[in-house]
Amino acid sequence: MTKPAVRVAVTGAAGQICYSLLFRIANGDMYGKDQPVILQLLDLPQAQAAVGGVVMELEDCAFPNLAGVVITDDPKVAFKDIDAAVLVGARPRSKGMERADLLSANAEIFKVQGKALNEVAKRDVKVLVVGNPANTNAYITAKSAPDLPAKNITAMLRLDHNRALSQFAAKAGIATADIEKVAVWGNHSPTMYADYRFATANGKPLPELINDETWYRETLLPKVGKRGAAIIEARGLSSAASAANAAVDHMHDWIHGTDGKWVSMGVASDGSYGVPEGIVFGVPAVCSGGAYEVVKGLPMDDFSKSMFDKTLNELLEERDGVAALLG
Ligand SMILES: NC(=O)C1=CN([C@@H]2O[C@H](COP(=O)(O)OP(=O)(O)OC[C@H]3O[C@@H](n4cnc5c(N)ncnc54)[C@H](O)[C@@H]3O)[C@@H](O)[C@H]2O)C=CC1
Ligand SMILES: O=C([O-])CC(=O)C(=O)O
Repeated sequence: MTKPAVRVAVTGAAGQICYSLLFRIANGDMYGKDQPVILQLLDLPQAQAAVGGVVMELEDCAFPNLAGVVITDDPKVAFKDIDAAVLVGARPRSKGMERADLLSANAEIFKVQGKALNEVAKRDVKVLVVGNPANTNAYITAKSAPDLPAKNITAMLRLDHNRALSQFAAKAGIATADIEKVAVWGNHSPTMYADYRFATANGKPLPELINDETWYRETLLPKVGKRGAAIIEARGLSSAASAANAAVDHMHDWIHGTDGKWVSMGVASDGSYGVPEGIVFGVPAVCSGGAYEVVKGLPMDDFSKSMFDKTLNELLEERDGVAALLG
């Protein structure tokens, strides 16, 4: 028997990330091949015709599990009764900008959308914020949706996680699937901290396998931190297909579980690791039964503490920068 359809809202539907993301969701990569999905697509009034074109292409794929599509410029229509939302719609940065420079341009969007989620989404909706600066936009969304559990509003650190996995695998001459227990802490920004201290590859400690701490500190960390800027430099546009892929990975794992494996997610802090409650911070997490658990009690050494504090301080500054908007 066919399952009842789930409703997934996606914002920024006419944009470049969605040109990949919508097709992945409709193909079953997020919820599974046996799960019908209704897409509820939000974009600005001036982008409605372009969304219509994307929907024509979705139709032309004849996806067996695409059970319906809603197109709207009204967040309350897009978020009505949804099971999940991927909030992509926001301005991307261009060459020379940092993601935090987008705060003033994008913060208001997430206040409005948080309020709409609060009013009309299912109470157990799973929300992933992709639009930059993703952590602080997720913080704004959660603060604007006080009736929804803050733990259900997350930010995307998975692209950083996947970028780190690829670089570690290439350096060690192994497959990404061989690696477990990488953690990306903090902000989706150049300050993020891709921590390999606990990582293993086929049961062996990854730092021992790589055996090059200088490479880790001086090449890997800046490379992953500045990867978004390198892509903008090369493509003239920010990453899109890899961002869509990371969004699918994040939601897929949250919905279906990770079999005990660690993934990195930006989640509202419960105060662990000394991160003030509510700050949306990248942490290692394990998912099962449609929920995630933060991996707790990991020790910090001097280097990791300094990396951790740097990215936390940046997020505290971003939080202070949006206090007036939320006040
Ligand atoms: N968290 C992450 O790892 C990543 C985040 N991003 C961010 O994702 C965002 C989207 O990137 P792209 O798709 O490349 O941008 P894009 O400019 O191609 O598309 C953005 C879309 O959002 C729409 N939009 C703007 N305001 C909106 C609103 N209030 N409601 C609904 N839709 C709205 C625009 O009309 C446009 O169609 C950017 O902020 C970008 O920086 C990009 C890559 C990775
Ligand atoms: O760098 C950007 O502006 C887009 C992004 O977040 C990424 O590629 O990580």
